[in-house]
Amino acid sequence: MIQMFNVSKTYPNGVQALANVNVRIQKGSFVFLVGPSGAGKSTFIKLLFREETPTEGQIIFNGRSLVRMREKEVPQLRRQMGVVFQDFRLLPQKTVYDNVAFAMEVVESPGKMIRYRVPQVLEMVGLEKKANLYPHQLSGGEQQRVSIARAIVNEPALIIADEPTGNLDPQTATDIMDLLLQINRRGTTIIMATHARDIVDALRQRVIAIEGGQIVRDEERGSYKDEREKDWEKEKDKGT
Ligand SMILES: Nc1ncnc2c1ncn2[C@@H]1O[C@H](COP(=O)(O)OP(=O)(O)OP(=O)(O)O)[C@@H](O)[C@H]1O
Repeated sequence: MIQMFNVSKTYPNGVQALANVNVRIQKGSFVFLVGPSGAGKSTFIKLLFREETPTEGQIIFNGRSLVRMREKEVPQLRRQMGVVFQDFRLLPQKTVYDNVAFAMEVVESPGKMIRYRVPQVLEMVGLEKKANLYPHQLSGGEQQRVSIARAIVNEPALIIADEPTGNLDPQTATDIMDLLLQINRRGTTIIMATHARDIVDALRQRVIAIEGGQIVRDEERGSYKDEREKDWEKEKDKGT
Protein backbone atom coordinates (compact mmCIF):
# COMPACT_ATOMS: atom_id res chain seq x y z
CA MET A 1 0.00 0.00 0.00
CA ILE A 2 2.88 2.39 0.86
CA GLN A 3 6.41 2.28 -0.46
CA MET A 4 9.20 4.75 0.16
CA PHE A 5 12.34 4.55 -1.94
CA ASN A 6 15.45 6.43 -0.80
CA VAL A 7 13.37 9.19 0.70
CA SER A 8 15.17 12.20 2.16
CA LYS A 9 13.70 15.42 3.46
CA THR A 10 15.68 18.57 4.12
CA TYR A 11 13.65 21.57 5.27
CA PRO A 12 14.36 24.97 3.68
CA ASN A 13 16.37 26.01 6.77
CA GLY A 14 18.83 23.20 6.04
CA VAL A 15 17.66 20.72 8.73
CA GLN A 16 17.69 17.18 7.38
CA ALA A 17 14.69 15.44 8.99
CA LEU A 18 14.84 12.17 7.01
CA ALA A 19 17.77 10.56 5.22
CA ASN A 20 17.51 7.74 2.75
CA VAL A 21 14.42 6.01 4.11
CA ASN A 22 13.27 2.79 2.45
CA VAL A 23 10.11 1.12 3.69
CA ARG A 24 7.16 -0.93 2.53
CA ILE A 25 3.89 -1.10 4.44
CA GLN A 26 1.31 -3.69 3.46
CA LYS A 27 -2.41 -3.08 3.38
CA GLY A 28 -4.11 -4.03 6.63
CA SER A 29 -1.00 -3.79 8.78
CA PHE A 30 -0.55 -2.01 12.09
CA VAL A 31 2.71 -0.11 12.44
CA PHE A 32 4.19 1.76 15.38
CA LEU A 33 6.62 4.54 14.55
CA VAL A 34 8.94 5.14 17.49
CA GLY A 35 12.03 7.20 18.17
CA PRO A 36 13.28 10.11 20.24
CA SER A 37 11.93 13.62 19.91
CA GLY A 38 13.14 15.22 16.70
CA ALA A 39 13.90 11.83 15.09
CA GLY A 40 11.72 12.51 12.07
CA LYS A 41 8.44 10.72 12.91
CA SER A 42 6.16 13.67 12.23
CA THR A 43 8.01 14.40 9.01
CA PHE A 44 7.45 10.78 7.92
CA ILE A 45 3.73 11.23 8.61
CA LYS A 46 3.56 14.59 6.83
CA LEU A 47 5.10 13.02 3.74
CA LEU A 48 2.39 10.34 3.69
CA PHE A 49 -0.31 12.93 4.03
CA ARG A 50 1.38 15.05 1.36
CA GLU A 51 1.64 17.96 3.72
CA GLU A 52 5.34 17.91 2.79
CA THR A 53 7.14 16.48 -0.24
CA PRO A 54 10.52 14.76 -0.11
CA THR A 55 13.65 16.51 -1.35
CA GLU A 56 14.78 13.20 -2.81
CA GLY A 57 13.28 9.79 -3.43
CA GLN A 58 9.90 8.37 -4.31
CA ILE A 59 6.74 7.64 -2.32
CA ILE A 60 4.04 5.40 -3.73
CA PHE A 61 0.61 5.19 -2.10
CA ASN A 62 -1.85 2.71 -3.61
CA GLY A 63 0.08 2.74 -6.87
CA ARG A 64 0.23 6.54 -7.13
CA SER A 65 3.36 8.66 -6.79
CA LEU A 66 2.92 11.28 -4.07
CA VAL A 67 5.92 13.12 -5.48
CA ARG A 68 4.56 13.56 -8.97
CA MET A 69 0.99 14.14 -7.82
CA ARG A 70 -0.47 17.52 -8.79
CA GLU A 71 -1.76 19.87 -6.13
CA LYS A 72 -5.35 19.51 -7.37
CA GLU A 73 -5.18 15.73 -6.82
CA VAL A 74 -4.24 16.08 -3.14
CA PRO A 75 -7.83 16.34 -1.78
CA GLN A 76 -8.67 13.06 -3.50
CA LEU A 77 -5.60 11.45 -1.88
CA ARG A 78 -6.56 12.73 1.56
CA ARG A 79 -10.00 11.21 1.26
CA GLN A 80 -8.29 7.86 1.46
CA MET A 81 -6.66 8.79 4.76
CA GLY A 82 -7.94 9.62 8.22
CA VAL A 83 -5.72 11.51 10.64
CA VAL A 84 -5.81 11.49 14.44
CA PHE A 85 -3.73 13.95 16.49
CA GLN A 86 -2.62 14.12 20.10
CA ASP A 87 -4.60 17.34 20.65
CA PHE A 88 -7.84 16.04 19.01
CA ARG A 89 -8.37 19.15 16.82
CA LEU A 90 -12.15 19.15 17.04
CA LEU A 91 -14.24 22.13 16.00
CA PRO A 92 -15.28 23.72 19.32
CA GLN A 93 -18.46 25.38 18.00
CA LYS A 94 -19.85 22.14 16.57
CA THR A 95 -21.50 19.26 18.40
CA VAL A 96 -20.06 15.74 18.41
CA TYR A 97 -22.50 14.82 15.63
CA ASP A 98 -21.62 17.88 13.54
CA ASN A 99 -17.87 17.39 13.97
CA VAL A 100 -18.19 13.95 12.40
CA ALA A 101 -20.80 14.99 9.82
CA PHE A 102 -18.56 17.86 8.72
CA ALA A 103 -15.90 15.38 7.52
CA MET A 104 -18.54 13.90 5.21
CA GLU A 105 -19.85 17.28 4.09
CA VAL A 106 -16.42 18.41 2.91
CA VAL A 107 -16.21 15.40 0.61
CA GLU A 108 -19.74 16.20 -0.60
CA SER A 109 -21.47 13.07 0.66
CA PRO A 110 -25.25 13.13 0.19
CA GLY A 111 -27.27 14.19 3.24
CA LYS A 112 -29.04 10.85 3.40
CA MET A 113 -25.75 9.02 3.63
CA ILE A 114 -24.50 11.41 6.33
CA ARG A 115 -27.64 10.80 8.44
CA TYR A 116 -27.11 7.06 8.13
CA ARG A 117 -23.37 6.87 8.60
CA VAL A 118 -22.70 9.36 11.45
CA PRO A 119 -24.86 7.55 14.07
CA GLN A 120 -23.26 4.30 12.94
CA VAL A 121 -19.68 5.46 13.66
CA LEU A 122 -20.71 7.23 16.86
CA GLU A 123 -22.08 3.93 18.07
CA MET A 124 -18.88 2.20 17.05
CA VAL A 125 -16.82 4.54 19.24
CA GLY A 126 -19.40 4.37 22.07
CA LEU A 127 -20.61 7.98 21.85
CA GLU A 128 -24.12 7.61 20.48
CA LYS A 129 -25.56 9.14 23.66
CA LYS A 130 -23.27 12.18 23.49
CA ALA A 131 -24.01 13.18 19.90
CA ASN A 132 -25.49 16.54 20.89
CA LEU A 133 -22.76 17.65 23.28
CA TYR A 134 -19.91 20.03 22.43
CA PRO A 135 -16.21 19.07 22.68
CA HIS A 136 -15.68 21.07 25.91
CA GLN A 137 -18.38 18.97 27.59
CA LEU A 138 -16.40 15.77 26.98
CA SER A 139 -13.43 14.09 28.69
CA GLY A 140 -10.13 13.81 26.81
CA GLY A 141 -10.79 10.16 25.99
CA GLU A 142 -14.22 11.01 24.63
CA GLN A 143 -12.80 13.83 22.53
CA GLN A 144 -10.27 11.43 21.08
CA ARG A 145 -13.12 9.02 20.27
CA VAL A 146 -14.84 11.81 18.34
CA SER A 147 -11.65 12.47 16.42
CA ILE A 148 -11.36 8.75 15.62
CA ALA A 149 -15.00 8.68 14.49
CA ARG A 150 -14.24 11.64 12.24
CA ALA A 151 -11.13 9.89 10.88
CA ILE A 152 -13.00 6.68 9.96
CA VAL A 153 -16.33 8.10 8.81
CA ASN A 154 -15.35 8.19 5.14
CA GLU A 155 -13.97 4.63 5.37
CA PRO A 156 -10.34 5.49 4.58
CA ALA A 157 -7.84 2.78 3.66
CA LEU A 158 -5.28 4.28 6.04
CA ILE A 159 -5.40 5.87 9.48
CA ILE A 160 -2.42 7.97 10.49
CA ALA A 161 -2.23 8.68 14.20
CA ASP A 162 0.36 11.08 15.63
CA GLU A 163 0.67 10.44 19.40
CA PRO A 164 -3.07 9.72 19.78
CA THR A 165 -2.72 8.73 23.45
CA GLY A 166 -0.28 11.49 24.41
CA ASN A 167 -2.84 13.52 26.39
CA LEU A 168 -4.69 10.60 27.98
CA ASP A 169 -4.40 8.70 31.26
CA PRO A 170 -3.24 5.05 31.00
CA GLN A 171 -6.71 3.45 31.20
CA THR A 172 -8.21 5.83 28.64
CA ALA A 173 -5.17 5.27 26.43
CA THR A 174 -5.79 1.51 26.61
CA ASP A 175 -9.42 2.03 25.58
CA ILE A 176 -8.35 4.16 22.61
CA MET A 177 -5.84 1.49 21.57
CA ASP A 178 -8.60 -1.16 21.74
CA LEU A 179 -10.63 0.99 19.40
CA LEU A 180 -7.75 1.44 16.95
CA LEU A 181 -7.07 -2.32 16.98
CA GLN A 182 -10.73 -3.01 16.31
CA ILE A 183 -10.59 -0.64 13.30
CA ASN A 184 -7.41 -2.38 12.12
CA ARG A 185 -9.08 -5.80 12.36
CA ARG A 186 -11.70 -4.54 9.92
CA GLY A 187 -8.92 -4.11 7.37
CA THR A 188 -7.83 -0.48 7.81
CA THR A 189 -4.07 0.08 7.77
CA ILE A 190 -2.86 2.01 10.83
CA ILE A 191 0.38 3.92 11.26
CA MET A 192 0.85 5.35 14.72
CA ALA A 193 3.73 7.52 15.94
CA THR A 194 4.12 7.21 19.70
CA HIS A 195 6.34 7.59 22.75
CA ALA A 196 4.10 5.24 24.75
CA ARG A 197 6.50 2.45 25.58
CA ASP A 198 3.95 0.39 27.57
CA ILE A 199 1.49 0.35 24.68
CA VAL A 200 4.09 -0.66 22.09
CA ASP A 201 5.46 -3.42 24.33
CA ALA A 202 2.00 -4.75 25.18
CA LEU A 203 0.67 -4.94 21.63
CA ARG A 204 3.65 -6.44 19.82
CA GLN A 205 2.96 -5.07 16.37
CA ARG A 206 5.44 -4.07 13.70
CA VAL A 207 7.79 -1.42 15.07
CA ILE A 208 9.74 0.97 12.87
CA ALA A 209 12.30 2.91 14.90
CA ILE A 210 13.60 6.19 13.52
CA GLU A 211 16.64 7.99 14.85
CA GLY A 212 18.40 10.96 13.33
CA GLY A 213 16.13 10.70 10.27
CA GLN A 214 17.01 7.08 9.53
CA ILE A 215 15.25 3.79 10.10
CA VAL A 216 17.45 2.07 12.66
CA ARG A 217 15.16 -0.91 13.35
CA ASP A 218 12.16 -2.53 11.67
CA GLU A 219 10.71 -5.56 13.42
CA GLU A 220 7.51 -7.56 13.19
CA ARG A 221 6.12 -8.08 16.71
CA GLY A 222 8.63 -5.54 17.94
CA SER A 223 9.09 -3.63 21.17
CA TYR A 224 9.72 0.02 22.01
CA LYS A 225 13.40 -0.51 22.70
CA ASP A 226 15.82 -2.78 20.93
CA GLU A 227 15.95 -6.10 22.87
CA ARG A 228 19.75 -5.95 22.90
CA GLU A 229 19.62 -2.49 24.35
CA LYS A 230 17.27 -3.75 27.08
CA ASP A 231 19.69 -6.58 27.97
CA TRP A 232 22.44 -4.03 28.22
CA GLU A 233 20.32 -1.86 30.53
CA LYS A 234 19.65 -4.89 32.77
CA GLU A 235 23.37 -5.68 32.96
CA LYS A 236 24.08 -2.09 33.84
CA ASP A 237 21.48 -2.17 36.66
CA LYS A 238 22.99 -5.40 38.01
CA GLY A 239 26.43 -3.88 38.03
CA THR A 240 25.50 -0.93 40.19
N1 LIG B 1 8.88 22.80 9.18
C1 LIG B 1 10.12 22.54 9.61
N2 LIG B 1 11.14 23.36 9.27
C2 LIG B 1 12.39 23.11 9.69
N3 LIG B 1 12.76 22.07 10.44
C3 LIG B 1 11.79 21.22 10.82
C4 LIG B 1 10.42 21.41 10.43
N4 LIG B 1 9.68 20.41 10.95
C5 LIG B 1 10.53 19.63 11.63
N5 LIG B 1 11.81 20.10 11.56
C6 LIG B 1 13.03 19.49 12.13
O1 LIG B 1 13.17 18.20 11.57
C7 LIG B 1 13.61 17.27 12.56
C8 LIG B 1 12.58 16.13 12.69
O2 LIG B 1 11.38 16.66 13.25
P1 LIG B 1 10.04 15.80 13.43
O3 LIG B 1 8.99 16.75 13.87
O4 LIG B 1 9.81 15.03 12.22
O5 LIG B 1 10.46 14.85 14.65
P2 LIG B 1 9.58 13.85 15.54
O6 LIG B 1 10.29 12.56 15.57
O7 LIG B 1 8.18 13.86 15.08
O8 LIG B 1 9.66 14.51 16.99
P3 LIG B 1 8.58 14.53 18.21
O9 LIG B 1 8.58 13.16 18.80
O10 LIG B 1 9.14 15.56 19.14
O11 LIG B 1 7.26 14.93 17.63
C9 LIG B 1 13.82 18.06 13.83
O12 LIG B 1 15.18 18.43 13.89
C10 LIG B 1 12.94 19.28 13.63
O13 LIG B 1 13.43 20.38 14.34
